[in-house]
Amino acid sequence: MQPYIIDNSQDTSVEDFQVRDNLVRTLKNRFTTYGYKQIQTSTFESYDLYSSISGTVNKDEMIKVVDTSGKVMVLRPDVTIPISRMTALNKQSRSTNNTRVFYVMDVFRQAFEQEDQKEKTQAGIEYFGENTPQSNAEVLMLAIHTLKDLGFSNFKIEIGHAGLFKELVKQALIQPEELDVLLSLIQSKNTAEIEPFLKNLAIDTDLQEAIQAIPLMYGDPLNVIQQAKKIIRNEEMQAILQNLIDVYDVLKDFQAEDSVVFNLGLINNMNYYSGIIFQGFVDNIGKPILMGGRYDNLSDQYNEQIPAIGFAFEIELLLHALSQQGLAQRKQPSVDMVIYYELTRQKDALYAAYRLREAGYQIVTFPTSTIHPEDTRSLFTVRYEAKQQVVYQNQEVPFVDVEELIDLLQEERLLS
Ligand SMILES: N[C@@H](Cc1c[nH]c[nH+]1)C(=O)O
Repeated sequence: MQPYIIDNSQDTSVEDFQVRDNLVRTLKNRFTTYGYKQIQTSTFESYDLYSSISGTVNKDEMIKVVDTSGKVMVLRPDVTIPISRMTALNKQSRSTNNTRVFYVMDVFRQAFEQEDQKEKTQAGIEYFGENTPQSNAEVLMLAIHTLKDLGFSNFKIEIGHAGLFKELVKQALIQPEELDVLLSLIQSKNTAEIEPFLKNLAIDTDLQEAIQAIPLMYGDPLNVIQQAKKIIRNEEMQAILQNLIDVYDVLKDFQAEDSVVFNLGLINNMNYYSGIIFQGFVDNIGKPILMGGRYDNLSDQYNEQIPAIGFAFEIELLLHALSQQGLAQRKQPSVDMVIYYELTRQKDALYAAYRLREAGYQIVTFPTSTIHPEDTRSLFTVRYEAKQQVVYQNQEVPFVDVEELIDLLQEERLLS
C-alpha cells in the first residue's frame, strides 16, 4: 500500500487516495446489491491458529509480532480463514443457513520473491451456504458484474476445479516433494518439462497422459468439457466435470458465458479450496486481479460443516490495471464549491458556507486577498465581492441571499 502523506506542493497523494476510495466504493456498492454485508476482523491473529490448521498460508510468509505478554501473534495473513472461523463459532446463534459477508481489509504476507510487498488490501466476499450450481454461479456473476462496473471491457474469469488434479495425483501416488514441482510446472504450463518429469515417476501411461493433458485444457468451456471427458477415470472425476458443466449452464442463464473460460490447469495459492476455483484477468496485467473458490472443508477444523465460496480482489493491482487502461478517473473536482469573498463581506460569506454545508455541499472558503484561484477545483464558484454571484461553466448568475442560492442549486439540478 502506498503511504498517503499529504504533500503541500502537489496533491497527488490526495488524488491517488480519491481514486482508490472511488474504486472501493464501486466494489462495496456492487457487493451490497447481491445481499452482502460488510464486516471487519482483527489485524492481530494468534500464530497458533494458523500453524495448527491445514490449508493455510505458508508459515514463512507470515509476519509475526510478539505482544506484551510474550504471546506470538501474526498480522492477518488471510481473510478467509478468520471469517470462516467466525462463522463457525457463530453458527448456533444464527437463524439462517446463509451468510453473505464482504470486507475491505489489509492482508500481510511476505513472499520470498516480493519481499518489499508486505501489505496488500483485499476487497472480497464470502458466501456461507449450500453448495449448488446456482450459488457458485452467482458468486462468479458478482465478480463479473463488479469488473463490468469498473469499466474493464476485456476481462476473463478463468474457472477450474481444485478436485480434478487432486484426484489424478491421488491415483498416481505422487510424493509431496514431487507434487510441489509438478504443481509449479502445471501452473506455468511448462508442458516441455512435464512429460520427462512424469516419465521418471514410473506411473502408468494412461495416468501420465491424463496429468500431461491438464495444463492444455484451457479456453472455450464447451471444448474443454469435450477434452476433459477423455481423461475421466472414475466417478469422482465424472462428478467434478458435471459440477463444472452445471455451473456453466447457470452462467449462461445469467448471460455471462462470454466472460468466462475454463482452465483445468488452474492452481490457486491457498490450498483450502475443495471445489470450483477461479481467477480474474484483465488485459496487459500478468497476475490475477481476483482469486477465489469453494472451500467446503475449512470449517471442519472448527468442528462445523459449513460449505462456503468466496473471492477477493487485490486493490493495488486493480488500481494499477485501471490506470494502465486509462480507466482511473482523475482530476475530479475536489469540492462542490469554492466561495471567494472580500473581507467586508466575510460575515455573509461564512454564513452562506454554513448553510450550504448544512445542505450537504462540500465547501471551501477563501478571502480574495489571500488566494490563488486555480488551487482548488470545484464545480461552482461563488463570489461575495462587489457583485454577489455563482459561476458555473462560465455562466454568472446573481442571487439575493444564500436561501436563493440553495434553491438555485437544487432546482436547476446543477449538482449530480
Ligand atoms: N483468501 C483468498 C481469496 C478468497 C476469498 N474467498 C475465497 N478465496 C486469497 O487470499 O487468495
